[in-house]
Amino acid sequence: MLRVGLTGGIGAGKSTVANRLAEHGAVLVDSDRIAREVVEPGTEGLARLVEEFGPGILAADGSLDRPALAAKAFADDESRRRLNAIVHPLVGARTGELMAAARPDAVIVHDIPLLVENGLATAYHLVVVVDAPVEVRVRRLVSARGMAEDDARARIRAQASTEQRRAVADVWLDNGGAEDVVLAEVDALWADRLVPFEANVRLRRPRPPRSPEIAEYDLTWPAQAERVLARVRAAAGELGVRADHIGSTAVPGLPAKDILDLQLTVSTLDDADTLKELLGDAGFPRLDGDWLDDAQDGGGTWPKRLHVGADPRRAVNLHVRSLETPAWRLALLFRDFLRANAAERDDYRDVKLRLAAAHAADGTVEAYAYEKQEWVNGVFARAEKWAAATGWTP
Ligand SMILES: CC(C)(COP(=O)(O)OP(=O)(O)OC[C@H]1O[C@@H](n2cnc3c(N)ncnc32)[C@H](O)[C@@H]1O)[C@@H](O)C(=O)NCCC(=O)NCCS
Ligand SMILES: Nc1ncnc2c1ncn2[C@@H]1O[C@H](COP(=O)(O)OP(=O)(O)OP(=O)(O)O)[C@@H](O)[C@H]1O
Repeated sequence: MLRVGLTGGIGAGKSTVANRLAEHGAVLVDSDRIAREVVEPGTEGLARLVEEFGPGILAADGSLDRPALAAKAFADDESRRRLNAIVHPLVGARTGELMAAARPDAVIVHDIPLLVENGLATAYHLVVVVDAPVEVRVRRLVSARGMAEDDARARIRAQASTEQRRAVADVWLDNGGAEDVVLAEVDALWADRLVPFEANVRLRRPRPPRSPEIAEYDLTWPAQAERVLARVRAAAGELGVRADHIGSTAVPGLPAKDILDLQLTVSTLDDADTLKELLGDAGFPRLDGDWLDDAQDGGGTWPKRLHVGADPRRAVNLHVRSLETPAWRLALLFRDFLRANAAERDDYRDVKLRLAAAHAADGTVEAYAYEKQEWVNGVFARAEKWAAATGWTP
């Protein structure tokens, strides 16, 4: 099962995108619809709204007078908070029921306007944001939906900003143009990403290996890592001591393979094993088997707790390590040493590029990794000196 959170400001085109995904076979869970169901006549939700806002919010037939409540809710923040406090828990409970009832191989698309406002990004394997410029949205709402312009603008003011949505977006769909354009992107998203992602999560299959090509440093890597880390922290719960972005993509200015290395810190390796299934469910299946231990002289082996992202479009290696082990500490030290010492970073860059070119012919990742490790071992001594001199702590 894959959980996709689909959000965007009012009128951006969520329903348009959601309907297309449903045509492909996604299971839709629609928050606006659920929000109507939980306040239908005879429900506890409607009774509580009347208690809170008075009988003036009821129409002559006893149903909720939506425009009357909207006028209160979007005119003042306090009224909206009181409304949300009643409706959102009811919507949340019903949403949970619907999700739990979906088939194990479902791609669930949750159309949820207030994903960002309610801080829910980490509940999904992937967050998709649909966006269009405010003026375009207002025009569509007024002309196609017959909404009053003041109402449209008041709701936009009551919602998250474009920047806040950008921070949680794994996929950004620009719906400022013709519908065909965004629908073509949705078709590709379904086929190339959501379908294989779902199968990878269900079958605990890591994403297929990618070529070890080195890419220029990407300024969006830290933000991408932060989004994935937030999911990892949420999945690990209390067993996670901390989670960090490590490896080459964590060093500004360093070219790297486009794979985010993340380190989840746990107190004990038993905790790491307890997390195996939780991380698998969250989209990070564990690779099984024994691995060479870089930190052991003579090359011992141990069951390395390495999880790999299941998203076919975002390569992630998630190392689960216990607190204060040599490998745990070195990962953080190496990153911070390279961040603080531009000359060392540039030296590392040269080594990487030279080795990549040398091995491009035979194309084996193993040989590349081995030779790079030689250099890395050499740099550790200098990093330790730096740590001692600066009082560095992980
Ligand atoms: C105020 C109400 C009665 C107005 O009903 P109306 O039929 O005019 O609008 P509808 O429910 O179809 O919502 C349309 C859009 O308004 C925006 N919106 C609705 N509620 C909110 C809110 N509390 N905060 C910000 N935006 C909101 C969303 O973009 C939504 O897609 C209704 O929106 C409501 O009960 N809102 C509270 C529940 C809620 O937060 N729903 C949103 C998703 S859970
Ligand atoms: N690319 C587009 N070009 C023109 N009109 C569009 C486009 N995308 C959506 N629309 C129209 O704009 C209106 C809003 O779109 P839609 O209902 O998909 O948005 P929404 O984000 O689901 O809105 P809400 O937040 O109210 O649920 C609809 O009338 C829709 O038909």
